[in-house]
Amino acid sequence: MADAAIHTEKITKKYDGLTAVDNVDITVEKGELFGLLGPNGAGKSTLIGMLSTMIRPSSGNASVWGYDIRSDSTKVRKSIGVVFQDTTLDQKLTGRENLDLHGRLYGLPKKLRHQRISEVLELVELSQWEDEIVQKYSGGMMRRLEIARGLMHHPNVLFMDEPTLGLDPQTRNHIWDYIKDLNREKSITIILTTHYMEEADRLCKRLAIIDHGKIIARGTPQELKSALGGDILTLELATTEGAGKLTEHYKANPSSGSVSASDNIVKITTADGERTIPEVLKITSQLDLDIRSVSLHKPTLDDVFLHHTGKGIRDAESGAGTMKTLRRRSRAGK
Ligand SMILES: Nc1ncnc2c1ncn2[C@@H]1O[C@H](COP(=O)(O)OP(=O)(O)OP(=O)(O)O)[C@@H](O)[C@H]1O
Repeated sequence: MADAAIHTEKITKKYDGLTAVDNVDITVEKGELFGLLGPNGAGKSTLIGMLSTMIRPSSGNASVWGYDIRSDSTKVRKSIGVVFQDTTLDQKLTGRENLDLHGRLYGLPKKLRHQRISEVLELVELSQWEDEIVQKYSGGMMRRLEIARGLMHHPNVLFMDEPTLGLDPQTRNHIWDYIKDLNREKSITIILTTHYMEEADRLCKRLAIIDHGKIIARGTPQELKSALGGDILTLELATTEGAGKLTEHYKANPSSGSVSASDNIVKITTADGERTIPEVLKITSQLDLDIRSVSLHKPTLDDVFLHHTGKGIRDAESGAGTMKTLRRRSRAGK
């Protein structure tokens, strides 16, 4: 595993009575774009915090770029860049001044600092705003400046914690392009956390799905979705009781497809969705159940999450009302 960009063995972080990260084993190869997908409070930031040497693990081991996160933390820090979830830019400084400050903290000599500032600003297309104070930047420009800052000291590994949180869809697409280019053209290994399924699906070569501090599934997005084995038929019933009856029927007849339910919504995974629709409608009629709507789709990563946890990512989030989550939601205007 010495060749891996990141390797963890049973890494764990406990806070008083809560296990935020629970015996996690992951390996990320050099050059990969790897995602940690999970709802708010799942333990993603804590895992990244430990790998970037900012949070001390309670137990377990990890190495980043071949260096042990405990005994070689200085070398780990020199090998990585971090783009934090909450902005840490100085709003009163210009873009260039923010980058200069970061370069000084990393001990980059003046000439190299100036050269790198110009390079990274160009990379994120902010050269023409370099002398503007950050307060005047849009949310997307700030995020791009944070990415530029994370790249100042030529890291081998870039950690990005929720890189597009709170950004509008157009800006999000723009940031995705930068992330893909950094990975492909600059060969930077990227580990990003996200609770946006589409982001994980579109960007990540491989991902691990995390819930309550544990990895519950891992693989390429395609492998994870294909493992569900077919199309997803979603039925909205008039009542939760009706959903329960239909679920019981399918559980008693597993050959007809696997089933999961949340409130009045029932999802049936089946090899041939088109043929299943009339069969299901016949069953609901026999059971005297009212159907409000029926839809058919290919599996998404949310279906994968639902399959492994019994709940959707958004349902999981509504139960994770940490102060951090609430603060962030109000900042994002949600
Ligand atoms: N310093 C801390 N003290 C106590 N509990 C903490 C601390 N930091 C995180 N936690 C708890 O650990 C759990 C995992 O939090 P973490 O921030 O790692 O999750 P996350 O998946 O990154 O979610 P988010 O997207 O909201 O940051 C949560 O229940 C959180 O409340």
